[in-house]
Amino acid sequence: KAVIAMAKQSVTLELLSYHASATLADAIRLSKMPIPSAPKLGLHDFIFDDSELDDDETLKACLRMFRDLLFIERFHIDYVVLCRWLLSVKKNYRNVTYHNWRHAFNVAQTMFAIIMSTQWWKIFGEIECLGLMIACLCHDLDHRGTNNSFQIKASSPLAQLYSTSTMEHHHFDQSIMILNSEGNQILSNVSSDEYSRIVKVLEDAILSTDLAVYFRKRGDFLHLVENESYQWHNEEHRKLLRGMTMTVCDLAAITKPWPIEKRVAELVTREFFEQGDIERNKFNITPIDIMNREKANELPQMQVGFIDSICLPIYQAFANLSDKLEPLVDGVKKNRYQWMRVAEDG
Ligand SMILES: CCCOc1ccc(S(=O)(=O)N2CCN(C)CC2)cc1-c1nc(CC)cc(=O)[nH]1
Ligand SMILES: [Zn+2]
Repeated sequence: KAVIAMAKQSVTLELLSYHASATLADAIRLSKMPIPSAPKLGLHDFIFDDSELDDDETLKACLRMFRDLLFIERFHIDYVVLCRWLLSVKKNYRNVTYHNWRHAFNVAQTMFAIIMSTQWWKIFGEIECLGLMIACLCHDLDHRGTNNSFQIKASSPLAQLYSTSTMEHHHFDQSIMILNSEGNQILSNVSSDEYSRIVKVLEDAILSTDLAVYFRKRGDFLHLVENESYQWHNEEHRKLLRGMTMTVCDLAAITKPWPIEKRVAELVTREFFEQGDIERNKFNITPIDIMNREKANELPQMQVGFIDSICLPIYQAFANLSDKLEPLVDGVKKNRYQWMRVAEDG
């Protein structure tokens, strides 16, 4: 009986990954395209704006980041397999308002810009850099545009699988499913030791994007930075820095020039309200303020609260860690001023 159950399970996984995967034809088409340089694509800039790139160009940008981080040689990644993996990751983001492929792509670009400008690739090393870049691209895979508490309220299958960090566990699951799919195995040429180290970094990094985890870990990190008592050869300190860097990249829209932040905040708002509408109409409950359309006028003030309580402390700490990251906290402060103006004008 157990054997039959296992056979069924593996067939299901095969079917799942068959549909999840992009086609070989699309991968070959992408693999033949010329790839612009990082400066040409603006990939080193913290003010990077993806809206000027079409979907193919976002994939070329990912190929450029993997090339410039020297991942292809170091991990013997087959180039067509890398193209197919990128196409599959993009395919497994849903067409939701905010938590879509573009968000994941922007998070990965911010990680690239941070690692390169600070030279923190020297702290993390290649294994952890690869784990972080895969994590950024995969961290919101198959997001439904609803948050963890919604899964519980809807008693969605995901909530039955994972009671804490529900969505983040699902994003990690999806990441592994794609990494193990036929023709998508970008880690097929690394040793089993390196594979498990990369996957461990990947899991920690994706789970760190749950704001509840960020809140729990942030105090320890801020003390290390304040007392300058961090030791980057210490695995625990590096793990803390990796998780905090994931949050810094995940929320990086708050650091962008006002027109970009304004546009992204509009998408975040729309997705929140879409969830609120479902909660009100399907579950007959009053959504929390940020998801309640009837409280739209309070959002600018809420955004100021978001900046003060969640964003400024971590971006300030990062600017203290490396002066190359000053532009991030400067961007947050400029947007705080803009959100205050919107809040006053009403
Ligand atoms: C822009 C529409 C309003 O957006 C917000 C409103 C309130 C708060 S909050 O800090 O009070 N808080 C966060 C923790 N939740 C559990 C409870 C509510 C955060 C945001 C917000 N979140 C993100 C991350 C997705 C991005 C972004 O730009 N803004
Ligand atoms: Zn995210």
